[in-house]
Amino acid sequence: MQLSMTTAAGSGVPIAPVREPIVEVRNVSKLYGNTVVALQDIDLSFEKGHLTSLLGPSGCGKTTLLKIVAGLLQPSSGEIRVKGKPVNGPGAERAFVFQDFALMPWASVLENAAYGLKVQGVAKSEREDRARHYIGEVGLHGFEKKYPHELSGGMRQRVGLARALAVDADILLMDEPFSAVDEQTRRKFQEDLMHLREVENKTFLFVTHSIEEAVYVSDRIVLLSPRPGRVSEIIDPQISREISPDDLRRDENYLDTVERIWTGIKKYVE
Ligand SMILES: Nc1ncnc2c1ncn2[C@@H]1O[C@H](COP(=O)(O)OP(=O)(O)OP(=O)(O)O)[C@@H](O)[C@H]1O
Repeated sequence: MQLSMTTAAGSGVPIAPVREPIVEVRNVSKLYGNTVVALQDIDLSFEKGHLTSLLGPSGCGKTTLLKIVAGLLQPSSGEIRVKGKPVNGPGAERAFVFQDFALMPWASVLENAAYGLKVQGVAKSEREDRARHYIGEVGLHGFEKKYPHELSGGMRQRVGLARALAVDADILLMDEPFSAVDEQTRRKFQEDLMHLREVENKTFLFVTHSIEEAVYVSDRIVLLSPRPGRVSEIIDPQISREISPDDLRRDENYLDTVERIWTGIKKYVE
């Protein structure tokens, strides 16, 4: 069923309305010092259970926006609402998956995955049970006793994701989660992520540099313009999840969407 359409500010691009916003970014601007305007007047809503990608040229403020939503950075003006309530710092309903995985090298996979629960004061046996469950969900069953240095980059990333899932946050904030792994691992992880979104009903906000990746995994793509970062376009790719990765590369709709986004970004990088 087609939803009634609205238009993204200034872009003339039709977008579907957000039905149940779990995160709202209201009129957010961010200055670093007195001169660097990283973000200006950002208004966005993120729908529960959806995966939204933030895409745009280097330095447009993607990470800044993600960290503001996480509560790791304060906006200079504007506010963030989570489930309708204003937030000023980190909260249990949001988990940030760091680009460098932020694993403790001296701790096992199990201890790393259970770390967030330990911080929350969850008893050892319960936190280990929950961590084991999510280690299995991210495909690392059997690796519980290994240490980070014994794992590949992709596997370490999965431990970071298991940690975020274990604390049962509704909202997962991921900063370029696939940047440090090879193409094959990346593809597999993208598929796993989409599967997790289905079964766990989590909301994902996701920073990426890859247009193809954004089109493949996202319900919605927010395109930011270069500094000062503003929302330049919002795109809802209508890509069938049933399609195999090989067919996807030839799918007309997929190729048109990639091209359209590239056209939007090209003017900033030329
Ligand atoms: N702590 C800081 N102090 C001053 N300027 C900063 C700081 N952090 C980021 N910036 C600047 O703010 C702008 C936005 O940075 P941010 O890292 O959010 O962009 P990005 O889109 O995530 O970049 P990239 O794609 O390269 O990772 C950039 O111009 C950056 O140089």
